[in-house]
Amino acid sequence: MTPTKSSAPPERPWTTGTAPGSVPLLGHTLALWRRPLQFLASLPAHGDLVEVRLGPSRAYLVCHPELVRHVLLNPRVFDKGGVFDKARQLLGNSLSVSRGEDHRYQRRMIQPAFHPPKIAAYTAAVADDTRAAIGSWQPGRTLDISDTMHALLMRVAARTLFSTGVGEATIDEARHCLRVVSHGIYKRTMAPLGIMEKLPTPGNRRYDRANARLRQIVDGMISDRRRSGADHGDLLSTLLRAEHPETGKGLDDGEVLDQVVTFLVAGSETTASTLAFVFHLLGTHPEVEQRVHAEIDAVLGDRAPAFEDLPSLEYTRGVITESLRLYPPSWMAMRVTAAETELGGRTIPAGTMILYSAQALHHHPGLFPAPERFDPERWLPDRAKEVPRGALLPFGAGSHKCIGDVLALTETALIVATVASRWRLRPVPGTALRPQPKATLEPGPLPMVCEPR
Ligand code: HEM
Repeated sequence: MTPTKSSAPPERPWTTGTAPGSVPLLGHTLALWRRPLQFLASLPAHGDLVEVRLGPSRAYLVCHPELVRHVLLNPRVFDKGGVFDKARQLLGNSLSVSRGEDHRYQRRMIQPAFHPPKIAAYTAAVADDTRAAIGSWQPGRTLDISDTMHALLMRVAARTLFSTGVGEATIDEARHCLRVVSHGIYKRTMAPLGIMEKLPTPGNRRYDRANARLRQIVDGMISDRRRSGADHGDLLSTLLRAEHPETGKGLDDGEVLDQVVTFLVAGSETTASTLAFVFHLLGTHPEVEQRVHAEIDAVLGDRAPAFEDLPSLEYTRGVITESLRLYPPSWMAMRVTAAETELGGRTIPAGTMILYSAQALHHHPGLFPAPERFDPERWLPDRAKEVPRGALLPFGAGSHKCIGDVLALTETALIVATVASRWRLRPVPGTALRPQPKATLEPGPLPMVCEPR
């Protein structure tokens, strides 16, 4: 069979290698399971394309930014199979797991909810919710910034994307259910055999209950909106009004529900974790924190931040980018080859798992000098020019690139500016950051003490 010609495979003398430490039968499965972040970050030292054994199967981690771009820009060859096939059974055929024509249609239909004027319109609610959240903080009080940001982001998603009138208690309940569901989806998609999740264990029953309750809450939001017939111009209205360009058919309630749950899973934990990492980094780097405060004070004075202020907060945005580099919430993703193809000078058979990892790229000393150093100045215009194309990849690339990237960056900058203009957050002494790679990279509990500025 001739290898499938995908668009312009980059040509140069690529280096390929095999990850060390394969053990009989399991290959590298244990290393990837037990210490995924360290394992992934160690692999670029072995080549631009590194073979990894997952039990009896061969997979490849793409370690060079140009090869990663090639994979992500050729979705017909490097398709969403493998874990995405399993996720489709849990999330329905929604945007993040659909493929081919179906994906193109969904993306066209949903994109308008993320156009810049929409994002600008969402920001008033983000600022309001943030002010309301920090309004109850007390000097000297300790709060878990991870948990606080998760609660805030769930409220923000409910108000902006779904303009829902459901009460605080229901939003909080939905947040708890979402955590259980998101962890459950991750475990179920990663489990090699698919047997454990079917047993009536307490964990599986908890997942089933949380999933049913989350869907019941979202179902209620959809019925309310259908009944009222109001167009809020948000994501929910976009979904309810969508029509297939050829068949004219809209989405039924089950399909809308799958999309809403997908957006909650994909959008709220990632952004909340980013914020928690940023506040931790600011709290542990007083010199950076001072520059952020100085910039925010100079741009805002006594005003509350608004969408229009964000372009002026250049250093603060550098802090956020640097946090996304060090702790990319989407730490690993995969594709499966739909046909035999060439990659990095190798012939790869159809059905091979191809991994790409922001964690591996972002910690590669050949791409980022002193990669473990928190250095927001990397992102000031002069130095940012030196970063190789495609080396920073927190939101992916190509047709599956994060649809919420601008929204996430806007929300993050606005929330950082709103909090930092009033409060300084000090890490409780002895707290160590231990990022936990799950469905997204999570910071774990981060107790911090509130000090008024
Ligand atoms: C800091 C926050 C975020 C990060 C780091 C992030 C990261 C990513 C990445 C890396 C992908 C591509 C995955 C792949 O290549 O397989 C992705 C896709 C996606 N993201 Fe995000 N995301 C964030 C926030 C959001 C938000 C706020 C939303 C929506 C409200 C969202 C919705 C989605 C969806 C629906 C997809 C699938 C897109 C498609 O396949 O067409 N994300 N995200």
